[in-house]
Amino acid sequence: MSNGDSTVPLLAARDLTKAHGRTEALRGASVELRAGEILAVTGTSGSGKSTLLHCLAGIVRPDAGSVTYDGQRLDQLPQKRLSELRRTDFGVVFQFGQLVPELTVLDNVALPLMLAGAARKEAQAAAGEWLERFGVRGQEALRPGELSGGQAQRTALARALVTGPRVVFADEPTGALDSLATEQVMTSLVHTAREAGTAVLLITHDAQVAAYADREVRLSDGAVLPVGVTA
Ligand SMILES: Nc1ncnc2c1ncn2[C@@H]1O[C@H](COP(=O)(O)OP(=O)(O)OP(=O)(O)O)[C@@H](O)[C@H]1O
Repeated sequence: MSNGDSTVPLLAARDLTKAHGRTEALRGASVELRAGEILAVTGTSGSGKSTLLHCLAGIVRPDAGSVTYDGQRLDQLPQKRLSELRRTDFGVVFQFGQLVPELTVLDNVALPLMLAGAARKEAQAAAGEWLERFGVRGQEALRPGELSGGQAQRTALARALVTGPRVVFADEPTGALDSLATEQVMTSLVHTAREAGTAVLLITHDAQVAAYADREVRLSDGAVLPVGVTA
């Protein structure tokens, strides 16, 4: 099923609740992401941002509420279909890129394509193009440990986008970077996502980063605050 109507959300969470033990991380959170939209989710530490991202990306199942992606209930999909859909439609980037330390930069980016069945040469060629788009040139043969923080995050973004996902989930992708590297990473991400028509759900506590988004929603105590309320 495809979702060409930009007024219908591509991804929607309704009334999500999720507890970690006795901590209620989400208490009725609702949020919508439209195709191609860049949405920032902000909020203080512990407000439930990462838990919301994990529920939306199908990494964890909510205790109650629904997650609808492209017309289907993500929270009710059997695990195998969910894993497959995550591989084809979603890309994820975390605060510390989480690249595979033993692989070269090129192979880190080629890996998702090879896991999807592409031949190594083909995957590496595509990976090289994505690294170039993200301005990581001449570093292909290095290991992640030899990169700067900004280069590592741009490599992680290339890896998240190489399969052509419809949604990229980025959890504090610049959280470990200084302000110049943050600007470079965000500029690359926004430019590339716009070009590819990829929607981005961006978690951040940094106003400099949120300013790159089309829209911002703010979480407080596990729920999204109404527009205009800043608690
Ligand atoms: N795996 C877990 N086990 C126990 N408690 C957890 C777990 N994950 C999150 N929590 C708790 O749930 C609440 C929400 O956490 P979450 O990480 O979603 O918030 P956050 O807004 O992303 O915070 P931060 O900005 O500090 O990363 C917090 O009180 C946190 O301590």
